[in-house]
Amino acid sequence: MVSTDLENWLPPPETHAELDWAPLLTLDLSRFDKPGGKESLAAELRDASTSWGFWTVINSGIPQALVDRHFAIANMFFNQSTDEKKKVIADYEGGGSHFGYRVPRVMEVGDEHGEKHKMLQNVEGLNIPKIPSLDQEMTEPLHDVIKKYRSDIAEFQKLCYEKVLRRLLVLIAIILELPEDYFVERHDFCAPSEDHVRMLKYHPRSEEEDKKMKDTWLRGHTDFGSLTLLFSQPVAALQILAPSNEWKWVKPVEGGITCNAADVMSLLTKGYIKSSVHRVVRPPPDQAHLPRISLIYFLRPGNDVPMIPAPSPVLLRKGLIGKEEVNEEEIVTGYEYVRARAGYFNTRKTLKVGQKGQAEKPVHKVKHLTVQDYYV
Ligand SMILES: O=C(O)CCC(=O)C(=O)O
Ligand SMILES: [Fe+2]
Repeated sequence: MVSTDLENWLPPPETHAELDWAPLLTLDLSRFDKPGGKESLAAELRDASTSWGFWTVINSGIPQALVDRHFAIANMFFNQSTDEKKKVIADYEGGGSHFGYRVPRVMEVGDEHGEKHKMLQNVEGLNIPKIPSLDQEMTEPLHDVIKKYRSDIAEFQKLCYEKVLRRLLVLIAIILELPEDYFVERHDFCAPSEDHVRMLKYHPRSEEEDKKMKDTWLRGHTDFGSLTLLFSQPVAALQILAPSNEWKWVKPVEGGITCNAADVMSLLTKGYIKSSVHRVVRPPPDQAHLPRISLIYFLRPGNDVPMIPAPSPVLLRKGLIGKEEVNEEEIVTGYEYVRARAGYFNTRKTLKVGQKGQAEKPVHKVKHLTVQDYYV
């Protein structure tokens, strides 16, 4: 059921700037169900997922009108008063829910002269939990406007899973010579997990302000879950740290989805599938005055899924896994891992942006697992 009283969201024009674009693979998912389609797509995805960790998907089968509605819902949500938005807040400090409004926080940057600049982030966010069934009572509180569009959001989430994520999980299993449903079973759409849709709105800043913050809108990081879908929109600002250690821009692809592998997928494959560092920076001059809305689906492992590497013949041949015994008491679950990682990342009082080429890599522990945070 599609609700109709939503103001249209008009995407701004694309940039004319010639930027150093990342040469990302384009994966045509309309081939998935054709004879030999999965196998040939998996062969294409192997290099992209193990070197860049980023690729683009086209022809997913998710209706563009439904995607556009979600940009419109995001726009409508962020246009509300701060009081309204703060009615449901993502709680990273306490043990509460990570879903709700993400209030901008203070960022701190040191310049070349050792001077520190503090500034409020120019991004606000909303995390909307997975809605696997409309019949089911939700345990998580929702903002009124989100409740209103709940059926659209549920339909969108299900399509993100069915049309894109489930297929990517099959392709990654094929790459690893595992049974095709190996990762699908560990990411059951109907089972409890920390999956969510995230909407972000970045507000343009003056050139001077941006300069103080080294043009950083969102510091370099890896995502915490398994796979991330970033629905393409025209304002260029997302950058990936390339295998060559250089920042490359992600080119918007009309109707496309930029996908990336995240930390859990890397953990389950002992680093074979790459969770790449990415960041958001001030857009090129012809777009720097525009607000930027992001629409993202974060796929996370089922809450009870053990965070242990997959018994893949590929990983075995590469010497990435051996025949090590697993100590049951030491096993970290998907929920424990993702919660610890997200909590740690989101409760920093300040977000430091390091000098060029100098990344800080703090490490923390979840039971026996060493978890690498990353910021640059
Ligand atoms: O806004 C974007 O394009 C990327 C946001 C992002 O990387 C994140 O929320 O993890
Ligand atoms: Fe991210």
